[in-house]
Amino acid sequence: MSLPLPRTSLPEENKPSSYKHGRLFTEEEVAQHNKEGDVWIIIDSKVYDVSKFADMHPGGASVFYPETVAGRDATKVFFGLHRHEVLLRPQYSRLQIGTIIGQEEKIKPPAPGALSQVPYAEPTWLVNGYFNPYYNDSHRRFHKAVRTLFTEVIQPDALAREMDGKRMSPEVVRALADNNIIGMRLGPGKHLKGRSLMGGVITPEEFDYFHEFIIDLELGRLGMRGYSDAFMAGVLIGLPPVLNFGSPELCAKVVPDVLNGKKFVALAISEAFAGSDVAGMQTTAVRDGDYWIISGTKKWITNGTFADYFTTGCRTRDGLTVILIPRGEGVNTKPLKTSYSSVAGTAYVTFDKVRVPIANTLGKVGGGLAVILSNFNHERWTVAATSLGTQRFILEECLKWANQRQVFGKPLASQPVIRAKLASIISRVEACQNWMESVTHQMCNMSYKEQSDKLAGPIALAKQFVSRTGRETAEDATQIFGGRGITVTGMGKYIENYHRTSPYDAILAGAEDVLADLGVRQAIKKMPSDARL
Ligand code: HEM
Repeated sequence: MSLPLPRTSLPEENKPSSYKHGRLFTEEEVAQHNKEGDVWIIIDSKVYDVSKFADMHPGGASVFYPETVAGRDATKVFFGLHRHEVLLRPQYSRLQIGTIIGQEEKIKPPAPGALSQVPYAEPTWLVNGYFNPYYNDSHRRFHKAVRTLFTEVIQPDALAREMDGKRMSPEVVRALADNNIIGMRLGPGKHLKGRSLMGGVITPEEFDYFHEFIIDLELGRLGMRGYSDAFMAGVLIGLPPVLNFGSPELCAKVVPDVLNGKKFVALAISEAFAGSDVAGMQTTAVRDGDYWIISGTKKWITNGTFADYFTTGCRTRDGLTVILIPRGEGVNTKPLKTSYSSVAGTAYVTFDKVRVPIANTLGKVGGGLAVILSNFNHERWTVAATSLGTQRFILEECLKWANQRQVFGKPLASQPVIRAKLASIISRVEACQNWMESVTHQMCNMSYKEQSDKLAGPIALAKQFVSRTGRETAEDATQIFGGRGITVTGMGKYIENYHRTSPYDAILAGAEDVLADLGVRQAIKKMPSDARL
């Protein structure tokens, strides 16, 4: 018989952890509850009464009754089959009735903002005892604040929305606006002036591309690809043309509402008629007094289903022109079913004789190509950084799984073929990290104009390299996880998501092959005329 705990007047949070779930048991006491209708198990020092739950258990009731499980310590078998988060869900944590006398839980969820202790799960600059020339104390403060917000507020929403495909929750939009993450996604610049960044842990003057890099990496680390595009990707690519090429009046009307999370923007360039070939687009804008009359269609428009403004590439009499089209009469959007979550709001957009003031023209009439191209480097660098964040997270998943999963009586990591795959993943992640940090350092030290001249090639090449390694890592990770890597829920859910969605990084912001070619063409263009072998 187990003895009830004496009543104590200590407040709940001050009680020793072993008291928190009611009762203390010996292993012998637990062992007596070992049959159908009366079955207890121990997981990591905690005692669970699964007598009634057994029939509702998604893995079936029978798994609880073998004599190696019923009334026994089932920690090892449990963690071979479930993610830790299962035990933390309220409906399951309720099954805990007590703890084993003299034992302490060993497997704890990371505290908000905490760094992972798994080797290679964090870039070197965040690991004790390692050195890195690029980051200073402002990056560390910033990282801590971003990681905390992401784990506490954003991750739960990312997991839920990736699954149900609904829009990002208003509370998250609020948090992004309050911390000025929406503005920081556009990079350093005057749009951040006077704004409080992450509750003031750094000043707008301190903010550089490495801070932005941190946001992208943490976003990628969520491992939810659809959600990372829901995460203001439309603003990231659709607002800079307004900021850089819109009139002061237009900026005053549009920018504050967008940065404050009240309005959303999408970049509307690609069409069913024209993808990478931006010059081939067929949406037309015809002048009628002080208005453009715009007709045409756009496809694959990220955040398009909920955008209030469309930064749109149009064919005009004088060539390509970019025009900001507010949602209104004649503008229609419908969701496109893509292979990632509809949380990203990917849309097919139709413009049917939409009247837009000439004042909404961004840049010069006929100067649209320059407007579109001006933002490509930043966009590509962002896609690569986010992909890198996910790749490192996938690496962490693989290391944990290979370490905890038992096969033929040994951890999976004892198989040389698995270790060889892990070696490839680690090498790719570290190579990408180092290249991306080097490019980011260049960006910090160059004007926007210099970046356009000197970094278009390197960024195109880095982006296509990172997206390629991502797909190789997705393949390796799927092999490591086996069937779980192709199952949407459970142990391998992040692997499945990444395996399904890593091609997005290879397509968005410039298709891989096109970018590889661009990088080399840029290099050939800069070859000295006297270069000879
Ligand atoms: C408090 C204890 C337990 C809870 C709350 C629990 C809960 C769950 C849940 C929610 C799933 C669905 C898959 C997922 O979301 O990961 C699941 C699957 C499963 N569970 Fe449990 N479980 C418990 C203990 C155990 C134990 C001790 C065993 C084995 C002896 C077991 C065997 C399985 C199996 C085989 C599956 C299917 C796994 C798969 O589809 O890959 N469970 N369990």
